[in-house]
Amino acid sequence: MKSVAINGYGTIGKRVADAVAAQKDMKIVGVSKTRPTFEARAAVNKDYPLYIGIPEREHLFRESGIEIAGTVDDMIEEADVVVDCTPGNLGKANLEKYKKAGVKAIYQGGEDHELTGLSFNSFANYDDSFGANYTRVVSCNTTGLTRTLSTIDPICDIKKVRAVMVRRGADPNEVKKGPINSIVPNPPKVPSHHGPDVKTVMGDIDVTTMALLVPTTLMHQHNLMVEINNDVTIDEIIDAFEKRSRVMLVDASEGLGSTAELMEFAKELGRNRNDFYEIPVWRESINIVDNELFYMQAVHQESDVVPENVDAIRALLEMESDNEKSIAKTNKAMGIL
Ligand SMILES: NC(=O)C1=CN([C@@H]2O[C@H](COP(=O)(O)OP(=O)(O)OC[C@H]3O[C@@H](n4cnc5c(N)ncnc54)[C@H](O)[C@@H]3O)[C@@H](O)[C@H]2O)C=CC1
Ligand SMILES: O=C(OP(=O)(O)O)[C@H](O)COP(=O)(O)O
Repeated sequence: MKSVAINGYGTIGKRVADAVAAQKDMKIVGVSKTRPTFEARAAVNKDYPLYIGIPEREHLFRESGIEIAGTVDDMIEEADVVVDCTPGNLGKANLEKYKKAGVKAIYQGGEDHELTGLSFNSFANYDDSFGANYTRVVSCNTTGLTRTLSTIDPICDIKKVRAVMVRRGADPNEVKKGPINSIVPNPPKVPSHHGPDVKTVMGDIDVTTMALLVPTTLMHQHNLMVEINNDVTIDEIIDAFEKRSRVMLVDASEGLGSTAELMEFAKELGRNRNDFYEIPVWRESINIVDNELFYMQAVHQESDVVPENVDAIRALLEMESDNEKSIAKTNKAMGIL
């Protein structure tokens, strides 16, 4: 049984904690918060030992009556691996801590690839992180692109990929973020970070991305154009998506023609927090015109990277050498078909 600590119990951290707790071969030894929020209280109610990220704030937790087990420095002493889910760009300072404590660590997509020199996707490059000390699960959008591109890659001789990504403006709880009434090229230059990021896990694939922010919080949405050198049929693409776990074909004709309806459908799946771990691909959108494959997909940004984090733990700690076996264990424990 391996010991896992979660540094940063926010949108991603609280989900990774629950996913880890659901596995048979790993357990949570601590989660960290910087403020005594409802999430801190929820962690204690779940019996996750709670540690504080900013020791000077200990009195705030005491005044709120929220029991703490110690500081983040104490927490990482207890762990075989830390999953760092702090906001982007804290990674460098945290890495010094992890190195000093001799503990392995997994970062999220808000950090640059250069921090670890290694990025992770369960399907595309699990082996690269096997036994490594530090890796980084690529961002939610990059995970979405990699999930579907790595599915079609074995049957398509891909010449180049172009993708336009419509990014949600903020997460549902981010009251201070926008846009509220605008469409924002984000970034207003090409490529966005997503294309280069796919290359960190899929090697020399030719992929270029553009991205914009829109006033919605539910999901991101992607539009992919994949030039291919060989003859592949639409049925073969559909068959590949149907066989791949963590990708789900959905039908607009069944009332799933928008991100709003997809998130309503997620409630029917009966998962923790109504999360949608799979990448839904609209079946009707799949088309091939003049050796160019087109498809549209969506990404539930709060949850798609969660199963990847669990697999990354098994890779770093050499708990399972076969990525498919880790994926199957993670999926089973999380209720992913
Ligand atoms: N929210 C999303 O849609 C996704 C986020 N990511 C990435 O995951 C990482 C975390 O993002 P979120 O969970 O959205 O952030 P968040 O803001 O929801 O949560 C971050 C957590 O870290 C804690 N924290 C802040 N400073 C800290 C410190 N010095 N020490 C310890 N804890 C500290 C905060 O209290 C909070 O609980 C980022 O790298 C982000 O880019 C990746 C995929 C999707
Ligand atoms: O990993 C994410 O997006 P990204 O793949 O566009 O970087 C998350 O949705 C967080 O993005 P944010 O930096 O807009 O909060």
